[in-house]
Amino acid sequence: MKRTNIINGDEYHQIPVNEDFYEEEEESASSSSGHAMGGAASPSSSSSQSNNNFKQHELTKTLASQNRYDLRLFIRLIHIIKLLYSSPIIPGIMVLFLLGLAISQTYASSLTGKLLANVYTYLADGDTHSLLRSLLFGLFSLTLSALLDSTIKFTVGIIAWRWRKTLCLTIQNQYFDNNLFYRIMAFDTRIDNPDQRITSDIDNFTTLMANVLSQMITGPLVVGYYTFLTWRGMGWYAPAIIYGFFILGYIANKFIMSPLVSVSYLQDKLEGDFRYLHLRIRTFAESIALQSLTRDPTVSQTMVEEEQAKQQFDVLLENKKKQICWQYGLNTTSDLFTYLSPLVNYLIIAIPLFIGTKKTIPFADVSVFSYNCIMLASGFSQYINVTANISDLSSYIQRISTMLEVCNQVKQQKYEAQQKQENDIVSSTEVQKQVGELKVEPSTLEILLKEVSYFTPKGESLFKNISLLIERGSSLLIMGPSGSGKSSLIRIINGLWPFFYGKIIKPANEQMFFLSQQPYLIYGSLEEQILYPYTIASKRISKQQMRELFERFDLGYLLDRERDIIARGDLNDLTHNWLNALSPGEQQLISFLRLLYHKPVFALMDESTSSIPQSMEKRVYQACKDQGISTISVGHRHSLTQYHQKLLTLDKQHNWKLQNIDNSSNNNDNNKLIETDSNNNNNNQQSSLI
Ligand SMILES: Nc1ncnc2c1ncn2[C@@H]1O[C@H](COP(=O)(O)OP(=O)(O)OP(=O)(O)O)[C@@H](O)[C@H]1O
Repeated sequence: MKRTNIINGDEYHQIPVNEDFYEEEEESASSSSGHAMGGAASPSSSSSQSNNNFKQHELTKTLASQNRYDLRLFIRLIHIIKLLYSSPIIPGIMVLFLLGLAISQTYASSLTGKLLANVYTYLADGDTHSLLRSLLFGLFSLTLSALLDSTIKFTVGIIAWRWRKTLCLTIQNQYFDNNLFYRIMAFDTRIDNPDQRITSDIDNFTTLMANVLSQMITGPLVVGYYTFLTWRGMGWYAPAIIYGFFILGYIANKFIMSPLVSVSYLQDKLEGDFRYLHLRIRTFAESIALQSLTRDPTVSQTMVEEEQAKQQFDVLLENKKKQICWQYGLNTTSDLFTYLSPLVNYLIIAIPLFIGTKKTIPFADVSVFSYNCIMLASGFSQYINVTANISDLSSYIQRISTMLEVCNQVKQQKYEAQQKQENDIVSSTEVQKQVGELKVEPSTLEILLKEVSYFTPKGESLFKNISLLIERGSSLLIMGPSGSGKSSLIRIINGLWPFFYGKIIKPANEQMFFLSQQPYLIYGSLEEQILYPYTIASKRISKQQMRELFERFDLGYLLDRERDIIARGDLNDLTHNWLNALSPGEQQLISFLRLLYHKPVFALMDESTSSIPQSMEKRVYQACKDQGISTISVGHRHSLTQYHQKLLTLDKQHNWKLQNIDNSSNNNDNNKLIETDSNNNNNNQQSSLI
């Protein structure tokens, strides 16, 4: 965290912001297409994301220089391996098992070498009896090799499965801990497409890594064993030449690997961005289709989304082309060394003839020597293949490591901020003024804001010195023009945004409930919608209770619909599509039923009645009142004033005004407003009273 000046010349001149925010702003703009939320999905942020998606040419250079085949990559790999072996017994046993299989396979393959030598000799001698015996022996050794080979592949699959489980759960645990996913998506700019990292990147990484591990285990065994055999059969020069040949191959590959790692890393990111663009089209299919209907058919222009998809796909294809070219270079060097190795082998076998130490080499020796050389070369080829895999692997290592690192850092930042708050509060009342303190007091049944000044995540000041007390049984309406900061205040109160100074005291979390304009419906039955954020594993609602609840807002027909779905056995509809199958008004009413079921002391509602008619709005607020739920509402409708006792008005000039609403008149238009408190920016008057 660094502290950045955001307002000149007053006491709020510093606010903690993400250190990398400004430095990475340009990059983040392009890379943040995966940040679905962008501060509770602000429309402005999403449009800037899409515009910036196409600046990826410049981004290529930045990312290419950041992600290379170097020591940092190696350190990151070690860190991931430590995680994979955090509970080492089972994975350790599996690696030992793999080692045992690799030793057995090396031994079985050496039997095949002997078999070949014998078969050549018996064929030359015409010894059919011995030949038959050798063939039977071959049947045994080759079957054993085949079985060992498939068992190795099976073990590799299981190791990959276990690693995926460990890594995915580790990241997911952090990601869901304390709403970290929100902080990463809303305020942090370093992680593009976190969903892709958790789902496909981890899967690809663990599968590839397990294969590399198997090659790394079998490679040294084969190399060690056949080094010994070639040395014994032909002398020191034979393994030395093969070693030199493959070291040359490794160096050639290394030169191509480094740029390929960067290109592959970028490719994964671009694939994620492209997929995200299509995901947005899926999510907003109806709005996009409706907008496209309004276009003038005489103006020939492709759809904006199509145009964006094309542009993004162009960038992706261009990088893919680069990746294919570098891959071609890498494959060429790998294949050259693999294909040339038999020639090198025969050259090695023929060296005694060239230097005159031998006149002939017996046929059986040739077959044994060449088999041993080929096996030694194949041991090295495994390393060369590993280097080819490492380019893909490195890209996944970078993506998974950044995810782990950012999760840790964001978590740590929160922890440090908390620590700092505690220390500051104890050490100095002066500092206390400059640090936001969000205190959950389980014993309290009121929400208190004391001289709260708050900001956007970008550090823009919204309002200063707001003081408020909302007691149990009272209610507050927050009004003001769009973008003035109403929702932001709700985010500050519920703790999603830490960008404030002053003091907020609120009751325990279970006493507070939040309703947004776009309700969140989970995959699940209607009962599960109501129980959310609890599950049916912890609570159940009887059928009669459900009926009574739904009838409160005339929604009983939804229960009938669900019954029909169950009767049809169409479980798929039941489990996943309530969000698409309900109108926005129905969705908002369901979230109110959820609220009534949970009966918190306070309900924070952000335009949560915007899609329901005023007559129903009245019933909803009456139901809250009957249940003793105090409402803090954000809204634009004047009709809302009649359901609240206090009105906080915010304006674009950052002035705020707190008024009591006198609802004694029956006529809603005649509600009197009595000002109790305000902050006018022009005279910078500060609130004095709660
Ligand atoms: N994640 C974010 N990062 C930076 N700025 C943001 C973010 N979210 C909101 N803002 C900005 O903060 C300001 C206040 O936004 P807020 O959502 O609180 O407005 P609002 O009064 O609730 O508007 P509306 O009535 O349209 O919902 C706006 O200028 C908005 O652009």
